[in-house]
Amino acid sequence: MAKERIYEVAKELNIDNKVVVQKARDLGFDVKNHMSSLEDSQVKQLKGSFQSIAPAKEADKSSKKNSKIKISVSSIRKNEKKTENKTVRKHSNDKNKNNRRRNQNNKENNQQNAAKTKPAARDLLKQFKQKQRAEESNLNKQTQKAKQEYHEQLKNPKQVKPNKTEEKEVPKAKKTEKTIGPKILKPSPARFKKNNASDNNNNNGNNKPNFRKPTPRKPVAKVEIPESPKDTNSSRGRDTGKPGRKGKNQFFNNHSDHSDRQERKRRKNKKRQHEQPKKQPTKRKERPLPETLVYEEGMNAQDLGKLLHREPAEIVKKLFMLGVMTNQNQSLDKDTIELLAAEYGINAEQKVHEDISDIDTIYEKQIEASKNSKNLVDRPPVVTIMGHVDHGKTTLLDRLRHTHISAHEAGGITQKIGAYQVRLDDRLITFLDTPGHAAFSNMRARGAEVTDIVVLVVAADDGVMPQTIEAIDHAKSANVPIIVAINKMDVPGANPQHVTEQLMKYNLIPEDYGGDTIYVNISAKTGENVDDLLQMILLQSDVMELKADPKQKAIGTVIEARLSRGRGSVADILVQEGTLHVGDPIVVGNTFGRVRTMTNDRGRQVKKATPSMPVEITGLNDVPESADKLVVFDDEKTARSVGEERAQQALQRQRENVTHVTLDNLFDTMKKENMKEVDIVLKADVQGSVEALQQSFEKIDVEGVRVNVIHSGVGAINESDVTLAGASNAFIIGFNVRPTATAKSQSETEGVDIRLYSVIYKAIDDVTSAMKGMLEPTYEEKVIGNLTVRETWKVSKVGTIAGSFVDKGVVKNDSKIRVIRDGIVVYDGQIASLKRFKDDVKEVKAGNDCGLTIDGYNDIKVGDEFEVYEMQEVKPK
Ligand SMILES: Nc1nc2c(ncn2[C@@H]2O[C@H](COP(=O)(O)OP(=O)(O)OP(=O)(O)O)[C@@H](O)[C@H]2O)c(=O)[nH]1
Repeated sequence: MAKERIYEVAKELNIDNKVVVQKARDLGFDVKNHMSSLEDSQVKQLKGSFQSIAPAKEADKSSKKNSKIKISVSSIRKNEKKTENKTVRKHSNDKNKNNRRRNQNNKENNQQNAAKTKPAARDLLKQFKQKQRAEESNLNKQTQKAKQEYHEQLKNPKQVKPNKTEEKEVPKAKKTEKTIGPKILKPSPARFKKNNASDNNNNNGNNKPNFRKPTPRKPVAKVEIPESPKDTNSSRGRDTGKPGRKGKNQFFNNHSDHSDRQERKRRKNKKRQHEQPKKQPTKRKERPLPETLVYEEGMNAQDLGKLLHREPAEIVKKLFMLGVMTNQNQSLDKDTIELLAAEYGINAEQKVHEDISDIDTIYEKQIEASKNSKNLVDRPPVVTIMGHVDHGKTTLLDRLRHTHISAHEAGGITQKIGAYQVRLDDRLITFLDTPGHAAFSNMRARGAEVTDIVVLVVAADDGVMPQTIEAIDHAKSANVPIIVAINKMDVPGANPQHVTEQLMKYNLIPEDYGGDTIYVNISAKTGENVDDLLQMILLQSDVMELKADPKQKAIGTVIEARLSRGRGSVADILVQEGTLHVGDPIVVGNTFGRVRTMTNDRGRQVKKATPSMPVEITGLNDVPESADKLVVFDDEKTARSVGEERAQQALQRQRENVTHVTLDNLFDTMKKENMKEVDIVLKADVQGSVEALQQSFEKIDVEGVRVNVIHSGVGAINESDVTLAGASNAFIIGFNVRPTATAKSQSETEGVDIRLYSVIYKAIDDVTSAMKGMLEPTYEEKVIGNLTVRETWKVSKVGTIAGSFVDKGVVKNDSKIRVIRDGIVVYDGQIASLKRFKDDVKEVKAGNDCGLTIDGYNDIKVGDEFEVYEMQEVKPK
């Protein structure tokens, strides 16, 4: 029998070689290592020594097979303890040395057992992962397949027909549900978070957000289009992997990214269309054209389109056809707009802007409005008495004032208020208390035509005189009917027949002679036939049908106005239309206020004044002028603003109308105003010049008219000089000086003439010639630019170069130039050279720097001012 080696036995027993070698040595065999050979008996003995361990090991193996594999340190330790205990129990009688060895062997065995259990657990885990991967890949495959099908369907929508069963399933009414393929949910931020969370779970606690691999979703065949706005919004979420960044999601950036985007866009549009029903192109209603086109000059096609209810393009087209090339925004003139209106076959009317401060227009409008009023009532006539001097006008008015008042008005007219009313048979007649045609014409000249009837007083003993004729002419030109009162009939030698014959030459034909002029022979002194005269006035008034509307807002005219101590501004007003009430906010001429008190011609306080009634009113802020219009406004605020505006305008007009004496109009002004002195304000560079000029001026004597220097001084012409000259109607002579900027603009505003000279005799000549009416300036200097010196350079052979800045206008290389230092002209000459950046230039405009030299003058200093001027020919005025 062949010998067995140790390692073979160890292999057979499945025990480590070293353990078997040791065991053999323990049994007393002569072995060196695991290659040593053993006899059969020795092998049996050795195997037998291991038999006691084998059952325990077998039992251990079977128990482990049945139990579930648990890989844990505690279980290994448990096993170790178990085997240890068993070994201890089995070999309790062995020697300590052997026990230790056995124990060690057992330990090794146990380690081997543990090593055997570890690969088993790994296998299980491996299997588990493989299964999971398989599931995942299966899912991915399904997703990819679904996506592919879906995109194919998108590309060829006709090919994919929903089968009948599907059609049946989808109710027709339910429009929001569509079978359009798998839904690729958009990664809204909320959804993204959710995906990440699930990913993170799969990643075994890896909390880093996984942008690269969002969890693929199962394809969904039916897609419900969200109806709620909330859902719509969520579907509008950006296609982002990262919040705030677009298109970074690689999953959606795959091959289908582009088509995804398109699909999203398409779906969004569809949704929009669905949500907002398609707008039908609104057809503009053809509105009828207006009867009249009320336009303003400067309107454009758009404005006119609105007025005409037509498209601006149509207007442009129409104008084009009419030969007017325009666009929609171009302003059109009056003629073009009227042409367009004519083309449409409608009238055109230019809109007039109502200026609320124009009370004359308001007044006229009120007059016009009353003509068509339904509230018209008879009003007393307003009468003016005219005639030649001493023919008895005042005597007649006095008689009427004192005699023709009713009993209850006894006491007579104590107060003279410019007009009064007399009563006859309960009818009233208003007389203006300012006789004579001068007053009448003055009122007329100022636009006040308040008189209805003129009573022409002619003294029977004197006949027609020059002022009688003037009065006739004035009355006729005003188209006011004349009633002839032949006065002083009580005087012996009165010859009314002669007067009638004379007046007939002036076309005042009495009714007896076939005419229509009323003649009444009266005596103002005795009162003879005065009632007849009044009767005739009323008759004439009836013929004229004088009516007014007492219910409208009052308008009136100032007959007289004055400033009363204690009462302020007092105005005698003749109410012409409407009824004036106490408290009415009014504007009278350029004044304004509220009617505080109202007094009638009997001196009684009244609350209201009806048409043709003269009243004295208080409450105005200033004294108006006679013939000023009175207009009532709705509120005091408006009245105030209108009054202030008018006062301002009047002041401006007054300023504009003031013509100051100038050298040009000096001769005419001297003749017109009969001037004895010509006032001058004189300013010069030095006191010596002032004195020399003053003496020379004061020697001038032209036909008894002398020059009076009202103010003289050294230095620039300032505002004070201009104010003085303006107030004194003087003009200013400046010798080698210039006006300050403010003085210059002030002189232009106020029209004060400033003449500047640099040669004494020229100044004297000009003034003398102007006084003689021979001033014929052929040339006038015109300042074309102003410069300031900023730097100077002295260059040999060239002189001083002035580095200057052009503040205003322009400087030319051939201009004349004045050097002004502290308002005084220090040199007057010619520009020698003009450069800009080393180049010679012809001119330099405002806002640029330049360098210049002055012919024959080098004393230029920084801060000097240059006045560049040209001599321009002026036509004689
Ligand atoms: N005998 C007589 N004298 C009269 C009559 N009317 C006026 N007189 C006198 O004539 C003079 C002039 O009368 P006025 O009333 O002042 O005449 P007037 O037209 O107002 O004169 P002026 O104010 O200067 O324009 C006075 O002395 C009157 O007394 C009259 O009817 N008979």
